[in-house]
Amino acid sequence: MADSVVLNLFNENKLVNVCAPMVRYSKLAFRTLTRRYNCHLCFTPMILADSFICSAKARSNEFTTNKEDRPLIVQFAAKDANQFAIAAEMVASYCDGVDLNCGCPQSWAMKEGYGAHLLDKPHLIRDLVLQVRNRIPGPFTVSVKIRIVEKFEIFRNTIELCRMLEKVGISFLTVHARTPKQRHQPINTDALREIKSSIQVPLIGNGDIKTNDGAHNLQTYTGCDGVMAARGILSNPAMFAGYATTPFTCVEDWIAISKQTNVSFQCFHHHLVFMLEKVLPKSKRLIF
Ligand SMILES: Cc1cc2nc3c(=O)[nH]c(=O)nc-3n(C[C@H](O)[C@H](O)[C@H](O)COP(=O)(O)O)c2cc1C
Repeated sequence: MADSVVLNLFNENKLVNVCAPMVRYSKLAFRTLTRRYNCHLCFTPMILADSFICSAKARSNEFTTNKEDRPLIVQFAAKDANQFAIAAEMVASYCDGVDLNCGCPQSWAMKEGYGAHLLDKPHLIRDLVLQVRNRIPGPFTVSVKIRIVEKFEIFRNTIELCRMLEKVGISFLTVHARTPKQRHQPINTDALREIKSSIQVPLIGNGDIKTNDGAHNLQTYTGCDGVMAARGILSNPAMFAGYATTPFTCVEDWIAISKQTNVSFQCFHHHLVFMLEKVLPKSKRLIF
């Protein structure tokens, strides 16, 4: 069996830099930009597995890629094992793995049984992972992104879940170190540390990483194998290359990539607003 490009990243890099799944934002053009600035692995935005398999329109709206867009993980929201596996089979030749979203705390997702709602149904997460693993062999990866389980015994419950996921064959695990109810509280680095020492598969830590130094500090404390950034990389897509704020070359790159990949004006502008957040003075930002 060929080696997994994704798992090789963890062998080849002391710390794997990851662009988070971000609805509306972690699309092809933005992934292309972050890869130029030392981002090793990119996730697509979360895609609803059921609409993806039923609708050609959903597929063309939600998933665009090209040959250079690798290594790539496609993230799905799913609650039915067969649908998750079919969606995974449909994207398998265009990416390196699929990820199951078990962390989205938004009310629509919780109501519909997606995202963090699954944290209360570990047996269902198990079935979802197993179905993909049984139908698509390695080196294709199957991974899960969770938040910390919200129970009285936070550590015991989260660690039991992580161990179960490892047993059923996940390739790596991402943990956003907050519970589903937490929004702006500091991340729970002790939980990350405890998880890391309890599992063998690579662990990607997530939450509040805004700089390369922040990423390395998190690794030093927790021992995590990768770091995932969402808001930090939106406001500075060059953060993993060591820049404290968005450098001018990165803005130029964004303009050129947007032209080449037919980005909508709204998406083009949104990203510029994020990137220039800390670069432009407030008066200019308001005009912009
Ligand atoms: C605009 C935006 C969109 C997001 N979309 C997703 C998503 O599609 N899937 C997911 O698992 N998490 C999503 N998240 C959560 C992030 O991946 C990440 O877990 C969270 O923002 C914490 O990381 P940060 O502190 O680096 O922002 C999103 C976050 C933001 C800000």
